[in-house]
Amino acid sequence: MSLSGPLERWNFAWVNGEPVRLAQSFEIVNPATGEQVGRAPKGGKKLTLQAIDAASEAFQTWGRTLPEERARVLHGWADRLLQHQAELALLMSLEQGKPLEEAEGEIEGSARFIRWYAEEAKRIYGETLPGSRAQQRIMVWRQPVGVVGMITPWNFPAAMVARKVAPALAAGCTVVLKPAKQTPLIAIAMFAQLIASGLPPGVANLVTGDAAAIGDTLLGDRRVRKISFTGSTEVGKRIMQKAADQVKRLSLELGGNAPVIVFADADLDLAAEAIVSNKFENCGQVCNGINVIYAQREIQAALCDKIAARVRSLKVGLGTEPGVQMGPLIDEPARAKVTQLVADAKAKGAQVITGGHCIEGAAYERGYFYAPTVLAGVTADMALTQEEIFGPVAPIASFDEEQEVLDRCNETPYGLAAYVFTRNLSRIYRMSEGLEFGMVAVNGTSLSVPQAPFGGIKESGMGREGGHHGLDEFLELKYVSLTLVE
Ligand SMILES: NC(=O)c1ccc[n+]([C@@H]2O[C@H](COP(=O)([O-])OP(=O)(O)OC[C@H]3O[C@@H](n4cnc5c(N)ncnc54)[C@H](O)[C@@H]3O)[C@@H](O)[C@H]2O)c1
Ligand SMILES: N[C@@H](CC=O)C(=O)O
Repeated sequence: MSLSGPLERWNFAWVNGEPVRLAQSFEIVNPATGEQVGRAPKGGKKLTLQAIDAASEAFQTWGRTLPEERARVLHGWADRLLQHQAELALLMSLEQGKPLEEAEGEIEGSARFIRWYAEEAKRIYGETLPGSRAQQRIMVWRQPVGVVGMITPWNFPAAMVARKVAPALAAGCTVVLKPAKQTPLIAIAMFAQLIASGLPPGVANLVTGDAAAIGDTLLGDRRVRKISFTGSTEVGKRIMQKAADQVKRLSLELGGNAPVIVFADADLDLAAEAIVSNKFENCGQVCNGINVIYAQREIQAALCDKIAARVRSLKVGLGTEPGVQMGPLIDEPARAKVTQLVADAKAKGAQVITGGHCIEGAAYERGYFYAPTVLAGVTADMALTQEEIFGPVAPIASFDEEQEVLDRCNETPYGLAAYVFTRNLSRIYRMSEGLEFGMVAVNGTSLSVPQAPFGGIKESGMGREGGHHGLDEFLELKYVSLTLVE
């Protein structure tokens, strides 16, 4: 497949069903090579207002389309994403750096979310409640929120688009989406497939450029009734403050600090396999990715050996090369942060079991590569236990008692995901009930499926994506009290 074709094509925004090119554009760089892979329009307030105008106009009709029609368009979108899976995966790998296999899986997963919501569009049911007077009838309706502003991150640049746009369109909302500056191309290409599926003009719009100007325009416009944001807790908090001015509805999918707790009775091979696959997916840049591994003291050494053996065998390189299992970090600030966190841990006594350094050399000359790393002897005073690492570093700490580890895990202000490995059923319940996180996985580490409510509590955000809960994020309740008259 030609690499130049798919890359240079996607250099526009989408407004009212049309591609929009601007005089000014910004560069998108392959994090594995430092080479430019494309350009996207440098839009701001004007472009965003045009997109809101289009979305607002389109809502007047899309909000009243039959659910079957919305489902037809969404199924068409999923079909087209799968027809173009290889091309889209290549585009994603080139602008984001992840291995092709992961990128292909992300396109497939996006299609699964879209199909699930295509079907859920048909199940937007209301309620009839008993009245309080003989003549009273009470109905509860669920109606689309309206125009939704969406802001997505770079780490899952296709899945995050699908997980927001599909339920919004299923609910009858219209959207203005801003992808991350590092990864706009895959979003632009996905919108091309959505629009080609017969979506009426203006229902889905996409703008790129100045994040603050676009965000502030979405937040300041009363026609935008909701903001759905996925990204860092820092930016999420700023959006929440600004949304207060108009009491806009919010969904915030923010950062995490996921612990995995491995008890002495666990299947250690199963745990090691699942931990490595979670921790090193997408070079450790996963919101629900494991941050710290808590191993019960008597099995700590054995678990560390099993994890390190698997980590040493990971093949690192350009995501587009066959067999590569881990690509680069997204940019130099991300690599500098990982370097600094590892240096801090080493200075405070952590032992480097494997990795612990940037990868240099001809093949990696201009990419942001960091070696897959395992650290042992990790303690609570090390910054990487408190902060979201977002990189390929697996820190192992030890614990003695169940209550002690539960308290340590709950100390974090984050609350997205937690993982537990044990065979003891009573302990499974105690831990699942006690962990202050929005999601708990037991004896496994994968969480993201269309039918389940993905999301966090505390400073990891509010609202859910996935499941019928994810559809409710785009619906308002209306209570209608009807009094019968003669
Ligand atoms: N909870 C979840 O489901 C989930 C999923 C994926 C990623 N994340 C989190 O996302 C973070 C990584 O993504 P990131 O680095 O792209 O996050 P980020 O907060 O830097 O950026 C996210 C988005 O916000 C935009 N943005 C930045 N400043 C803005 C502003 N002032 N106004 C409006 N928009 C603005 C960015 O351009 C981007 O589109 C991690 O913390 C990760 O845990 C969470
Ligand atoms: N792992 C999550 C995304 C978080 O970064 C997912 O698969 O949805």
